[in-house]
Amino acid sequence: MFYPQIDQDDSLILHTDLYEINMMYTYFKKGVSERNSVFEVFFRKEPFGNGYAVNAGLSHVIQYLNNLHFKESDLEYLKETCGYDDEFIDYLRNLKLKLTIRSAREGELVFANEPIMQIEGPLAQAQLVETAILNIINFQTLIATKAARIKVAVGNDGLMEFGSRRAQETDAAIWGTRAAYIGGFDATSNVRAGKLFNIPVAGTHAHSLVEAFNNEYDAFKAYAETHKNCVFLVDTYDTLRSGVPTAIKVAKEMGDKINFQGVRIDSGDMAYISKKVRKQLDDAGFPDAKIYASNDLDEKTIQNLKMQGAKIDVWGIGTKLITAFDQPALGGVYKLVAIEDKDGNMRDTLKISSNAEKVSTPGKKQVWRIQANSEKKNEGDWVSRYDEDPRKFDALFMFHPQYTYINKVVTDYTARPLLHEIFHEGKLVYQEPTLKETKEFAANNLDGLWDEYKRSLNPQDYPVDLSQKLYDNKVNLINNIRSRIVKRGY
Ligand SMILES: Nc1ncnc2c1ncn2[C@@H]1O[C@H](COP(=O)(O)OP(=O)(O)OP(=O)(O)O)[C@@H](O)[C@H]1O
Ligand SMILES: O=P(O)(O)OC[C@H]1O[C@H](OP(=O)(O)OP(=O)(O)O)[C@H](O)[C@@H]1O
Ligand SMILES: O=C(O)c1cccnc1
Repeated sequence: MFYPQIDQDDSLILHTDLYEINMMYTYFKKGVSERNSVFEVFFRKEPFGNGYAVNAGLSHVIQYLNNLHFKESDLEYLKETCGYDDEFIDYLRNLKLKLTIRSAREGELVFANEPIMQIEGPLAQAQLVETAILNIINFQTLIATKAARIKVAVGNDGLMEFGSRRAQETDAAIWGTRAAYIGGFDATSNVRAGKLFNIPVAGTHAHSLVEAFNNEYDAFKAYAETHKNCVFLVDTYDTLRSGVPTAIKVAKEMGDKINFQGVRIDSGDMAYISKKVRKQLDDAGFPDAKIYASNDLDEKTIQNLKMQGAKIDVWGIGTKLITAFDQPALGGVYKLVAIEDKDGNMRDTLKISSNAEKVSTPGKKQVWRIQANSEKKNEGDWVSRYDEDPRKFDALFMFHPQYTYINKVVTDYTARPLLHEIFHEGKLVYQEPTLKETKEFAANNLDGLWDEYKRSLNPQDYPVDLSQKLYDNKVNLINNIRSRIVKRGY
C-alpha cells in the first residue's frame, strides 16, 4: 500500500532533488561540507507582468526547517537506492540544522533581482534545503501576488477563495489559500485551511442542492430552515424568472428567522444579469442583500465587469487564482554568493552569463527599502553589502545596476532592512506574526508604493539599485574571472 506511507511520512527532508544529496556527498568526501556558505533566493521578473510581488511561504519554510532530520527509513532508502557508504549515512543521521536564515517577512512587497531569503551556514546543509525552499516560496509568492492583483481589481468588495477543487492537489489548495489571504482575500471555502490557519471560512451552496430537491423553492426553503445565514444560488434554471423571485419569496416567508445575505450567480452575462438582479432585490425591499458572482473570474474579467457597471458585491474566485492560470510558476532561483576558502576567509562567488541581467551579484547582502520622509512613498530598494548601513548616511546615491546613468541622490529618507534573522545557527529566533497581522502588513506595504508601480497593466519598473561597493565588487570579480580564464583557460 502506497498512500498510507505518504500520510505517515511527515518530514520533508527527502523533498529535495537528488543532485543536492549527490553534491552533499562530494562535499563530505572532500572535507568541505562544513565550510561556511551563503546562498540567496531571488527571482528575475515579477509574475503576471505585475509591478511587485507579495512575499509568502516563510511560515511553511520555518515548519520545514524545524522538522529537518533523517529518519532511519530515509537513510535505509538512500543507502539502498543510491549506494552511499556508511560513513556518509552516519553523517546524515547526525545532521543537526546549523543554518542561519534571513528572510523578507511574509506580506513584504518584493521585487526582481533582490534577495528575498538568505541561507548561511555549512555548505552541505545549505545545499540540501534548496529544493524545498524554492518549491515553497515560488508557489506561495506566486499565489499571494495573483491574489493582490485580484484585490486591486475588486477594491472594497468582498473576496472569497473557492479554489480547492481546481488546485494542483491538496497541499497547493491549503497553502495557496493561506497565500491568497495574505494577498487580500477575505475568506476561504476550504474548511481545513480555516482550521489550520484561522482564516475565516464562508460559503453558499451548489447547484446539487437545487437538483436534489428538484425545484428552487423546496431547496431554498430547506436550506433556510437549516441555516441562519443564507446566500441562495439562483442560476440553476433561470436566474431572472425563477431563481431570484424564488429567493425573494423564501426570504420574505422566513423573515427574521434567517439572515438573508443575498444571491449568487454562476453563469450567463454577469453584467447584464447582475444589474437586473439588483433591481429585483431592491424592488422587493432587500437593498442590503448582496450579489455574489463566480465563474472562471480573474482580475481582467472583474475589471471589465466593473467597466460595464456590473452590480456585484462579493467575488468568488477559484481556478484562475489557485492555479496561477496565466503564469503557472515564479522563476525564483537559489544562488551561491559566498563561500569560505581553505584559509577560513569568505570568498564572493559569481555566475557569469552572456545576458547582463542574468549575471548574479556576488557577496552576502542586505536589502534596504528607501522611503522619502516627505511623501511616505518608496524611492526604491537599495541592495548593499551586508555590513553597509544607509541609516548612517545623510544622502544616498541610487543608480540603475545596468544603466548606471539612470541615477538620483536621495536625502531625507528612511531606510528599512528587509532581511530579518529567522534562524540563528539552527535555532528559531523569529516570532511569527499572526496571519491577520501579516495580511494587514501586506496591505499597508502597498500604501508605500506609488500608483505607477501598482497598476496591473504595464507598470513602471520599480528601482532595485546596487550600492557602489556592491557594484564595484561585482565588476572587479567579473574582470578577475575573465582574466583568469584568458590566462589559464578555466
Ligand atoms: N458581461 C461579461 N463580460 C465579460 N465577461 C463575462 C461577462 N459575463 C460573464 N463573463 C465571463 O465569461 C465567461 C463565460 O463563461 P461560459 O462560456 O462558460 O458561460 P457560462 O454562462 O458560464 O455558461 P455555463 O452555463 O456553461 O456555465 C466566464 O469566465 C465569465 O466569468
Ligand atoms: O469558477 P471558479 O473561479 O473556478 O470558482 C469555483 C467554481 O466552482 C463551482 O463550480 P462547479 O461547477 O465546480 O460546481 P457547482 O456549480 O455545481 O457548484 C462554483 O460554482 C464556481 O463556479
Ligand atoms: O461556497 C461556494 O459558493 C463555493 C465554494 C466552492 C466552490 N464554489 C462555490
